[in-house]
Amino acid sequence: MHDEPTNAPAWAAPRAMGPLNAVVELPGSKSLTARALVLAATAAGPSTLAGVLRARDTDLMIAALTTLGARFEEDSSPTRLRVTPAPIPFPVSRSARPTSEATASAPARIDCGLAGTVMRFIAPLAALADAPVLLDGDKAARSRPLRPLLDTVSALGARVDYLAAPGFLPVLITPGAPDNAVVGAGTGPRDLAIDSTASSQFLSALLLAAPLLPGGARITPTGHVPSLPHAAMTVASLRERGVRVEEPAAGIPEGERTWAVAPGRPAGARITIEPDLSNAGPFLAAALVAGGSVSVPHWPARTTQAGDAWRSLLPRLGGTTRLIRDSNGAPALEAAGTGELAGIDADLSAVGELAPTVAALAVLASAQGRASRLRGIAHLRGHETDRLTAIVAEARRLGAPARETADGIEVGAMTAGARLRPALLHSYADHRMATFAAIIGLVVPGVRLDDVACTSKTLPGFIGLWERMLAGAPPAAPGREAR
Ligand SMILES: O=C(O)C1=C[C@@H](OP(=O)(O)O)[C@@H](O)[C@H](O)C1
Ligand SMILES: C=C(OP(=O)(O)O)C(=O)O
Repeated sequence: MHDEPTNAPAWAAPRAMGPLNAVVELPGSKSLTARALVLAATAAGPSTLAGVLRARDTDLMIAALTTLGARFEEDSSPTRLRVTPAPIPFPVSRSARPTSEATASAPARIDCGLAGTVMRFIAPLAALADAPVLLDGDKAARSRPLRPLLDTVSALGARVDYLAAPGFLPVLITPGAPDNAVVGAGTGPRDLAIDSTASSQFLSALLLAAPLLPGGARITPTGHVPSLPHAAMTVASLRERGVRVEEPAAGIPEGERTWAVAPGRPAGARITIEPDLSNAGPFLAAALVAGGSVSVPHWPARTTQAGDAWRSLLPRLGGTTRLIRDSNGAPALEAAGTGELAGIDADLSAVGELAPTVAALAVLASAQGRASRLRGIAHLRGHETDRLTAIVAEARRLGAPARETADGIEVGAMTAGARLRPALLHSYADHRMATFAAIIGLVVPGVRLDDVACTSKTLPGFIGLWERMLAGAPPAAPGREAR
């Protein structure tokens, strides 16, 4: 269940040999796929999902939901799935049960890997199972925050036993007795208060489970919710499947905002998942760093994805962006640049998962004499790794004057004539720290990365896509079928 560091040789990040002119077609959004899988698995009827991301995080989600009793079948391609929902209570006593007598009382086990979406979205669902569920994950997953969510899971009537450190994986969730259980309890909506300051995924997890509670739920985060577009994405995904959700009215202060979800299983649906706009970031950023242009087809006209913010962020970093029609007539986002970068002062609270890519551009801007400040991202300390510490450590390894602040990082301007130096960078098992290194390696000679394989968390085809972008070859279409 625990990934150990690989012994694979370091990856030499390829240099850009000149301005780029590339079209990069990306597979489906991790976040939209996670929601689509959960909602299909808990729906009232079957669903068909197209454009599904097949990566470590989403395959772990499929495995987790299979343990809960849903069925996933590939339909002509790995990215098209037919989903048969699970009965509720989730029949984990029948699925994934041990066969030997010695382990006959062992709980069903769910491997969360390093996926925040799996550990958070599955935890409240485990309270709706017919038997105990043990959640565990990678070593690094064992320090990702979970406690506020699991306190709410116990408030729902389940028993929560921490098997190592309190508040962290591994954890055993034992659903309440039928007369006290989530499934059979009360008729009115459950009032659930939760401290969501560490992750928006706590709120999203409760929103996804809420329609399965007999009276629905009213969920009130007690503080700031970072990555708010991700909560909006969850609400939009629920509504798309007929679930009634009331969002807090504009102007209500943080801590008093309530999301109300009506009871009733989501409808089965045919869904096509948008490409992953967060993963588009490093490719679009490459155009700013190497010069030239990179475009990402199938950019949605309207979306709840945090990555849509590239349209406004990249111009602040020295590039340009525009929505175009590509040669196939598909809408695309094109980013262009000259290699000249601007420093940025930005509050990235709403789009924290974009921060490592912004930070890579900030490090390169530092070598051009420009300083940057990224704010509002204290919650990145609980991501795949402590990203603030990781970014600062790797920036300094390259020779850039970076430091952590209470809620972000600052990268000072390097003195005129100073250059970033060759370095073996560390990924910390974090896919976005791996792409941080790849971006910098486009123009800094001798950048190597200890573990590029961790990009498989959300983009297993990363190396091929990156190399094809640099070669200017026509795009491969990993996981995007005709739409
Ligand atoms: O719900 C989601 O799909 C996500 C929410 C965000 O988490 P945080 O709120 O923990 O930043 C984001 O950073 C993560 O990559 C995906
Ligand atoms: C924070 C991230 O992932 P997770 O869904 O594991 O929280 C991320 O992908 O940047």
